[in-house]
Amino acid sequence: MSVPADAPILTSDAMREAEAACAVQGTSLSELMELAGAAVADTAWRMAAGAPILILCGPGNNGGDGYVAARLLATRGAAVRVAALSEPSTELAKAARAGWSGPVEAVDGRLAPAPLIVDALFGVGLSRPIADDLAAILGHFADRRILAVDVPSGIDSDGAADWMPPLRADVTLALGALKPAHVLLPTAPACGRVLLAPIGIAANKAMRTLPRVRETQPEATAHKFTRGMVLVFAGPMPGAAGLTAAAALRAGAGYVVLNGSERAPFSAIIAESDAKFGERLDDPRVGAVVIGPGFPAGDELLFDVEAALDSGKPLVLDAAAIDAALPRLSETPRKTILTPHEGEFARAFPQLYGSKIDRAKAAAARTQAVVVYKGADTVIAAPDGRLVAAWPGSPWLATAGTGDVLAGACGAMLARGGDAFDAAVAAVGWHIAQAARIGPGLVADDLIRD
Ligand SMILES: NC(=O)C1=CN([C@@H]2O[C@H](COP(=O)(O)OP(=O)(O)OC[C@H]3O[C@@H](n4cnc5c(N)ncnc54)[C@H](OP(=O)(O)O)[C@@H]3O)[C@@H](O)[C@H]2O)[C@H](O)CC1
Ligand SMILES: [K+]
Repeated sequence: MSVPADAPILTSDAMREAEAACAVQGTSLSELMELAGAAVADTAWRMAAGAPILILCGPGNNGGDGYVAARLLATRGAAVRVAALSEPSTELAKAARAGWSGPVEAVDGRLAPAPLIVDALFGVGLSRPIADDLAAILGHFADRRILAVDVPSGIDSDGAADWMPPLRADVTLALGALKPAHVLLPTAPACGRVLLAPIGIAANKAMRTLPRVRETQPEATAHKFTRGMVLVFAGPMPGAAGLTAAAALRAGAGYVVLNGSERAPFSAIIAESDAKFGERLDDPRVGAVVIGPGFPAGDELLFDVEAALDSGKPLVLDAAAIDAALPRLSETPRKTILTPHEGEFARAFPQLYGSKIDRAKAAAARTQAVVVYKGADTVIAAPDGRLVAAWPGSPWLATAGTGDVLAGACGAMLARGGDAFDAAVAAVGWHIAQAARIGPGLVADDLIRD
């Protein structure tokens, strides 16, 4: 499972707008379909490696892409067959169907499979789950290599409904842009390896996949305070805040203070068990404050969160600190990153609906904070509508303490100055890259060790 880095993600509505803009600029929809069909044909050609191909075509333009690909594959000499659910229903698909001169079989229980199945039944136009009888027929092809055109047929491309496709794809060829379903659970794993065919659409990149992580070297003139000073507030479970502080240091902060704890995992961390948090907040060198790791849910840290908010410092709020800060967050916009996991998000924003992307964007707009909505399909949303989806992340991160590490990395990136959204994206990228480096058997402590 993989997706291209830094690739645009568009909802079905945004996709139609992008198509319309193309038409205005002189590229007709039939030209777009020809480009889409050619990209499908190329990918199928490579996947089939000379073996026979069966293309399943639906009634709409997803099916149209399938007919175009069939024509181009036949011209290249591929052994290609076409089967259709019904007659095409759009003008574009009718024209594409007319260009295919071979036979069209029916999609029914008698349809013989082929080593490679191209799924061009439904794309972004699917409006309801696939009927059970069609799902049963498609189920017979599940052991073949599957290339899905745009999305595996049967999924809601916007990722709001959790319909699963009868055929899981080995490869999904996204057309023009990725769609939310390619990067959100539960559908993302059913897309297999996602490739992107640009087909000439000028896709807005406000929503995109995680960019490649770039190693940034400190400036030649750097000293510890210019690299950013992070203040971590330790709760009743100081081990968690210790991980946070160590992660801040490992992710590049020049100086880290762990307030409220006697012990820190690295001797370079200043652990202050007796110093007052409020006084430390007044330290002008503090570039970011992390609060929340190691606090159970409850009111216990309300007073300290209030003090952190009053300080006007850039903040990373995790776990219980999110609930404590919520009523005041949008009052005075400041650089703030919230890092809720699924349960914490549901507790803080129970009224939001739609896909995980929709909900993260709404939470960011409501709080005027950057929201890192954690999970295997982490999404990072900014109040201004920017969004990065971090699928597929690393499954090794599904273990205790990794959230505390991420909060520390967010603190380090935020303390450098600059944009809070960019800081959160860099922190998530760092977290995933560390996990990829360690791999099997990862425990959270490994993320902060050399
Ligand atoms: N993005 C681009 O620039 C291009 C994309 N292209 C391809 O076009 C599809 C989207 O095509 P569209 O025609 O809008 O929709 P679909 O082909 O996905 O499907 C619509 C038809 O399917 C019927 N439908 C919907 N749900 C079901 C269902 N559960 N069971 C049966 N039939 C269903 C729907 O009928 P209605 O009854 O809902 O009216 C339509 O007949 C995109 O994904 C790309 O593959 C083009 O190549 C151009 C460039
Ligand atoms: K499809």
